[in-house]
Amino acid sequence: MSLYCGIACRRKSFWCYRQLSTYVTKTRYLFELKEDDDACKKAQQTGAFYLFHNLAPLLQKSGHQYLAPQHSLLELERLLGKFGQDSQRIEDSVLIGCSEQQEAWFALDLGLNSSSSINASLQKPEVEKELTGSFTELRKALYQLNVKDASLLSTAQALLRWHDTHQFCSRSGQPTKKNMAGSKRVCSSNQIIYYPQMAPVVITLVSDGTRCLLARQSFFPKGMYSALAGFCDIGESLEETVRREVAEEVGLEVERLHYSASQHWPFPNSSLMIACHATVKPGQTEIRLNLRELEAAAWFRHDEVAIALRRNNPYTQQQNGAFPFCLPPKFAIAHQLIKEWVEKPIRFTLPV
Ligand SMILES: NC(=O)C1=CN([C@@H]2O[C@H](COP(=O)(O)OP(=O)(O)OC[C@H]3O[C@@H](n4cnc5c(N)ncnc54)[C@H](OP(=O)(O)O)[C@@H]3O)[C@@H](O)[C@H]2O)C=CC1
Ligand SMILES: [Mg+2]
Repeated sequence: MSLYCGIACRRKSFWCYRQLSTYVTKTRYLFELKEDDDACKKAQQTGAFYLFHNLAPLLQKSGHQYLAPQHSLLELERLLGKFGQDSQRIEDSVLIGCSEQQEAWFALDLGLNSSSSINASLQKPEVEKELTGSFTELRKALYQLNVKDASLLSTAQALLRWHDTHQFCSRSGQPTKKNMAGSKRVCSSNQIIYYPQMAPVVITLVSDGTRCLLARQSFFPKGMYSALAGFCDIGESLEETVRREVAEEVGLEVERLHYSASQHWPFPNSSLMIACHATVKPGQTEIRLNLRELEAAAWFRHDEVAIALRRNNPYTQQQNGAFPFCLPPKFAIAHQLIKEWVEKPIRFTLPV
């Protein structure tokens, strides 16, 4: 990492990158690509593209892992040409990041209807054959990707989905047009700007001092339990959402809470998961389950949770037909929250 000089000078519309840290340089470069359509188009020339089909990323299997292949602009133009498509479609791509060497990364969906090109979407099997990969549901593939690809593809899917569902202005009903990077859409008739949105969700690991409370919804893999999660209602603070969700779902009142970490989560739309630890009042631990929200909830001892964290093959049926108690996969913030509880005592700071 180079020295940070503290002088962020602007030359014309460009930042002077000399002597800034790699991170700052990268961040300023991405900022410029979002602001300047010409710079973004230029970045596509040397950039790398991740391909999707109806929001499923193109992946290649390598042993037990999935790899997300990148394609150059030239390869993409060749592919589109081969399937009788014009390269105008590339304007649907969205900027999702860049390397430390400032190679910009884009995502493009070949299956969704294009807003830039009149051509029909590309047929999945033909494209898969041509690219020697398969368009795989992200939810299924997420845990067999490395952390960098999982995070990049989650961002890409969320952004592609947002553009697909925000093609018209909710005020005028007229089409909206994306900027080159895909960081916003503008209504052609009234210039209203729409920015991609995330819904805030709190995820709380409730503890009574020695045990933690985990719950499951009916659609979870069999045997899997997780921390309590819930969308923030409009007007609520984080603390109010934690208090309401725990009361709604398991009928308990939390006493103190401690912020842990956050994570972007692309399913089912796009959420900002805000993870917290909380405690209940001593002696007030009787669960009153809300069956409209949860299938089951229970208190788990420290040693039970520690064993489940170490389990190598979760979600697999045992010989007696039962599914072992297991926890969300490593990439999910719920897993990190539970791991944190197992590994170190939590400092509780904020009264709710
Ligand atoms: N990354 C992680 O580790 C984890 C992530 N999660 C994520 O957290 C999210 C919330 O958890 P969940 O327990 O389901 O939430 P809630 O307990 O809030 O219940 C979900 C219900 O709330 C309603 N709802 C209210 N606001 C919204 C909104 N903005 N978007 C969608 N539905 C809303 C919906 O009801 P209706 O359908 O009746 O309208 C929905 O079915 C989920 O999307 C889940 O994927 C959960 C656990 C772990
Ligand atoms: Mg919930």
